[in-house]
Amino acid sequence: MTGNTQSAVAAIEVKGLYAAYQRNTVLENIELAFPKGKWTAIVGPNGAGKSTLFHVLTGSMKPLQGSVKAFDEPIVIHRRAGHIAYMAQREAIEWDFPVSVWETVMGGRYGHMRQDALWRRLLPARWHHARHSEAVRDALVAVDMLAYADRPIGELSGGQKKRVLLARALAQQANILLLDEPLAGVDPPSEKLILSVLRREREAGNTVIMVTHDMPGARRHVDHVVLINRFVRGTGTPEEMLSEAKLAELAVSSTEQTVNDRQTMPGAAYGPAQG
Ligand SMILES: Nc1ncnc2c1ncn2[C@@H]1O[C@H](COP(=O)(O)OP(=O)(O)OP(=O)(O)O)[C@@H](O)[C@H]1O
Repeated sequence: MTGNTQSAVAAIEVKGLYAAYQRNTVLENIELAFPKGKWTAIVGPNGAGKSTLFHVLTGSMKPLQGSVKAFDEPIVIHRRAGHIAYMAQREAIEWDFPVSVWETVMGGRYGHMRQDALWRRLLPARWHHARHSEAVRDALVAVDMLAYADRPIGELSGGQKKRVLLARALAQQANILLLDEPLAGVDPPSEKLILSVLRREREAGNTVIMVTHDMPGARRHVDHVVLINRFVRGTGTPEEMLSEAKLAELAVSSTEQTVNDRQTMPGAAYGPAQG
């Protein structure tokens, strides 16, 4: 873990960001710098705007106001170059769709395929450039799911679905991984495997940014923490941000939000530090 997490170059920098659904503003004046090559946890109660922040970062939602940069350039440049991979929550995928694990993970290559010669893109999948199949294979090996490559995605368990979503993000071979609750609802072996994959990504110099409700896991693994609930409520090391006092403040901010008809997170998820 790093002492001063702010000293690193920002992989993503957000300035003066506001985001809203119709007239309902859910993110206000967000100022954030996600350190390059570090592992950041975004923590906040249900409805805090964490997924909305990811929607803005991935370009699926236009902010009302504000700027977002990646590596000190407009983020759109890096999005188009495939440098930013996104793993959505499991619920965001249509699991009944009749596609295999392999085809789903190949979805992570579509951005890169745009750079291939047109004739390749027009031909059936077996004519695609070998580097796409290699990236898919490597990603499936990383999450220990190669044996399931031909399996329809509808036949997977919850933990296996998470692994496939992670593999799709890994197949993109991006510099920045945005992961929305990658550990939610997974069995302990899958959790261990996902954490080791994320550690490896960081060791390779990539930036990992994950939304999590798992405080003990965040304390143990990440370098940097962002507390969010409509506004940024704090940024710093896990020791500073995930202290009982800080989490109590965040819980109070979530109670304030409840008064404003917002859903809160179960208090247990903000339990005291362990160890
Ligand atoms: N498509 C939408 N239309 C209208 N309001 C939305 C939409 N998506 C989210 N919201 C609202 O925006 C607010 C922030 O939602 P968001 O999903 O970003 O929160 P979150 O922090 O990711 O929550 P959780 O931990 O429950 O996933 C919530 O009040 C939510 O009800």
